[in-house]
Amino acid sequence: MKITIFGTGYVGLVTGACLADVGHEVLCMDVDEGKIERLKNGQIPIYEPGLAGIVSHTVEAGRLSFTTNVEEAVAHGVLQFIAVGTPPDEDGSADLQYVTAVARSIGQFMDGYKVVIDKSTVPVGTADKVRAAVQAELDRRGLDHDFDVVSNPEFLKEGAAIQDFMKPDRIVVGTDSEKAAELLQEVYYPFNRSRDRMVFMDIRSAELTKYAANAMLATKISFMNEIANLAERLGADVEAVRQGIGSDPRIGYHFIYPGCGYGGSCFPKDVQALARTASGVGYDAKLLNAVESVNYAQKHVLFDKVSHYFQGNLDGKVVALWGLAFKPNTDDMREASSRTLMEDLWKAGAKVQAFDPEAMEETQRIYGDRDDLVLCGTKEQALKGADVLVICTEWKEFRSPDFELVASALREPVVFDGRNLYEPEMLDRYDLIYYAIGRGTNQFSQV
Ligand SMILES: NC(=O)c1ccc[n+]([C@@H]2O[C@H](COP(=O)([O-])OP(=O)(O)OC[C@H]3O[C@@H](n4cnc5c(N)ncnc54)[C@H](O)[C@@H]3O)[C@@H](O)[C@H]2O)c1
Ligand SMILES: O=c1ccn([C@@H]2O[C@H](COP(=O)(O)OP(=O)(O)O[C@H]3O[C@H](CO)[C@@H](O)[C@H](O)[C@H]3O)[C@@H](O)[C@H]2O)c(=O)[nH]1
Repeated sequence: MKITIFGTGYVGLVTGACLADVGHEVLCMDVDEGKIERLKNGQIPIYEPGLAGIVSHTVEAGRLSFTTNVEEAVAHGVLQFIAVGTPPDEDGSADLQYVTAVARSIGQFMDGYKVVIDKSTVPVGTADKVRAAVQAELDRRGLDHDFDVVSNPEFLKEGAAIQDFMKPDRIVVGTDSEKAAELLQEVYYPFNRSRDRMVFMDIRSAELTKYAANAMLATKISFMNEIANLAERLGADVEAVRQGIGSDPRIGYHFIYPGCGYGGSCFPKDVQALARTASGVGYDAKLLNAVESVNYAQKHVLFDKVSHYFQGNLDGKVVALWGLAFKPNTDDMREASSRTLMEDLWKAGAKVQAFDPEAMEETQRIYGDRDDLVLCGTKEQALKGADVLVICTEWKEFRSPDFELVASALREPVVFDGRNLYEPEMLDRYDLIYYAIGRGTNQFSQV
């Protein structure tokens, strides 16, 4: 089937590549000329495991192509996927300007039936706005083409995006059109063969389903972080508690890892946006607001621990930092906990020597050259001349470091672990002092 995708970010590019992989003819359109130029030259603008291979072989096979030409994009597919950004507005609500811009473009150039499919995460009621924007352009042109608007939210996780798209837990489709439903069933058939993963519903429920899923996951994390903070003050070990509660299938082991807060382009913005949606309809979403404020505080917890260790005097201290990306297997730094930590440290006069397996370029792009940030080529280099080590991201290569080297390279033998990667005895053997999250016998969680 001929498919157009607007937006070549994490969602647009992964969707385009995976749909082309199973045989569809996909044209991806983006307004960012530099990005399209790079894609045309075979360069992938983001780090996502497995993506480069699929893009290159589908481009070679002629099933995936890229353009900045809106008219060509609208003409190409009967299915028009919108996968552009919906960043937070000043008040935290979702900014829909990119979504409505695409809707207007579709109305401006469509020459027959189209299904406009919203894959971006958008507040309830957006499909009505998309429909109105398309219709307004058709009215302006004096045309009466038939079209449907569908909500088809995306649930992929960065770092595992290909796997998530190829083997989805569910494919949510919100539609009031049988014709659109049949077309979506056909598009997703290759991903739906082993069992029926498609969940059809009305459009508003589909839009809310996406926010509910992210808000539920963020709630689990903030809940565990709250338990971790309590455990520190009560002399309990949150890792034991995690295993103790996870074994109950009603709770489960997923998404109950405590840490230095959740980041990324989705949880922070979607929890906020849902809370703003709630207040827009006169409902005070107390739980959502609490999830957000627990996370805000949690992102400062590592700094508090380091500052407490140095008795509030961080001026001139050098902190080795392992992990910059908001999670492993991505170079994405959006809302990363490492950013809160670095900014807190800089304000206190400390210097950071950082290493991340993938996010160095992105860090350089965000912060530029500054005297208090040194980007190091390896995790070992980051330790040289540093006072202490802090870990923000649970990359695999940080799981079994050479502790002897860590102990000898640091001026003070202290490790602050924001992801609870180690068992305390492992570090004890090397006389390393270990501060983790929610594990320990004092309120600053020295294990
Ligand atoms: N990143 C994720 O893991 C993820 C997962 C599920 C859902 N989502 C949601 O999907 C949406 C897209 O997220 P993303 O992370 O892929 O965003 P992104 O910022 O990585 O990419 C968005 C792309 O859209 C392009 N764009 C903007 N206006 C355009 C227009 N008028 N026409 C064509 N292209 C245009 C931008 O240039 C950019 O390349 C958001 O609503 C997000 O919340 C993201
Ligand atoms: O037990 C856990 C699990 C995750 N995190 C943190 O939560 C954040 C988000 O992680 P994850 O959900 O794995 O990454 P995302 O790529 O942001 O994916 C989320 O956001 C996407 C965009 O909406 C959705 O599509 C996905 O289903 C949803 O998991 C990261 O900072 C993680 O470190 C924890 O602190 N503890």
